[in-house]
Amino acid sequence: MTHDFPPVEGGGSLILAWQIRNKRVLVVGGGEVAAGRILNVLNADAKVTVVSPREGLNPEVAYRIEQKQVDYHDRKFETADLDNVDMVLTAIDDPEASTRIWKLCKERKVAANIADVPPECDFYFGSVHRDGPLQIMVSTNGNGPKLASMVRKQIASGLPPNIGDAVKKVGALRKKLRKVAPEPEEGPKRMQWMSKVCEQWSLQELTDLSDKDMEILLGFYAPNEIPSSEVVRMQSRPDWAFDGSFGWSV
Ligand SMILES: C[C@@]1(CC(=O)O)C2=NC(=C\c3[nH]c(c(CCC(=O)O)c3CC(=O)O)Cc3[nH]c(c(CC(=O)O)c3CCC(=O)O)/C=C3\N/C(=C\2)[C@@H](CCC(=O)O)[C@]3(C)CC(=O)O)/[C@H]1CCC(=O)O
Ligand SMILES: NC(=O)c1ccc[n+]([C@@H]2O[C@H](COP(=O)([O-])OP(=O)(O)OC[C@H]3O[C@@H](n4cnc5c(N)ncnc54)[C@H](O)[C@@H]3O)[C@@H](O)[C@H]2O)c1
Repeated sequence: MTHDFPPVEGGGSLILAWQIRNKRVLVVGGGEVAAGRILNVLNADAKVTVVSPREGLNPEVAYRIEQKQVDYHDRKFETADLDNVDMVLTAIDDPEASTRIWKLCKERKVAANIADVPPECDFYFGSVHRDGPLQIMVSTNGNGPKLASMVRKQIASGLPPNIGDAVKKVGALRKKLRKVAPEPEEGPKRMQWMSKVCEQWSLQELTDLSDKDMEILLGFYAPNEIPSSEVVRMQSRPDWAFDGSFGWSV
């Protein structure tokens, strides 16, 4: 039987957006690598505990402790540190301790990343570009971390400068749309209308959406129409200087 389903291409990672907000992450170690890990999980709103002797602390880690951005224990790792944690990240210069912590994590079924020991990682970090709600992660699956960083920079340099703001506005519009049309049976219409707005409006037009513009735009949801941004602005800002180029697109 012939078909054109995508072929399976094993050997990759499952790239997900882990919702670690308000969950507890244990970071063992306080060097440069730990500093990067800490920032990654703080950016995802996790609650972070750092365990590391004070004398080995990197200035950035010391700063986060001093600012109370993380909880801190001035000592080496102890088994009880694993109580009630959702994720463990180690970045220590002691391979034996690393492997011991990894084994304890596996006994307890806690997800862990052991820096420097890829086989002892439930997940790898990747090179991440961030612009507001937009995150782009590049992984080379352990082949070349430096290359991951270079690819990430190249991708970022080709992005429109306002893409993060456009994503933010679309997020706000989708939230309002769900209030206008909350019923589950509206799902297909809601999704189709939202997709068309994203396709037919430019990133700049999306970025420029005000709350009032969104209200007017949402008025076109019931009749299932996609007005041009000029039409919306004419209604929401009557004093707006119109350049004469408006039109309808449905
Ligand atoms: C992406 C990034 C994210 C982050 O760490 O946040 C990250 N490493 C970064 C940088 C980096 N790391 C290293 C160098 C030196 C140059 C080089 O080796 O290339 C540079 C370059 C630099 O510092 O610029 C050394 C290194 N890394 C690993 C080992 C162990 C090994 O390979 O055995 C060794 C020692 C090798 C040795 O001893 O020779 C292992 C891992 N590093 C990963 C992620 C995971 C795979 C990601 C992937 O394959 O895509 C994985 C498997 C596990 C993990 O760490 O989760 C971050 C870039 C952030 C950014 O700048 O955007
Ligand atoms: N992305 C990566 O995977 C990557 C990149 C570069 C380096 N590394 C490796 O990651 C590890 C950490 O790198 P670094 O530059 O941050 O090292 P570092 O030497 O600057 O820091 C190690 C830290 O671990 C602390 N520490 C040591 N034993 C401890 C224990 N038992 N409990 C708690 N804290 C302990 C030290 O006090 C220090 O703060 C090294 O093994 C390094 O080779 C990994």
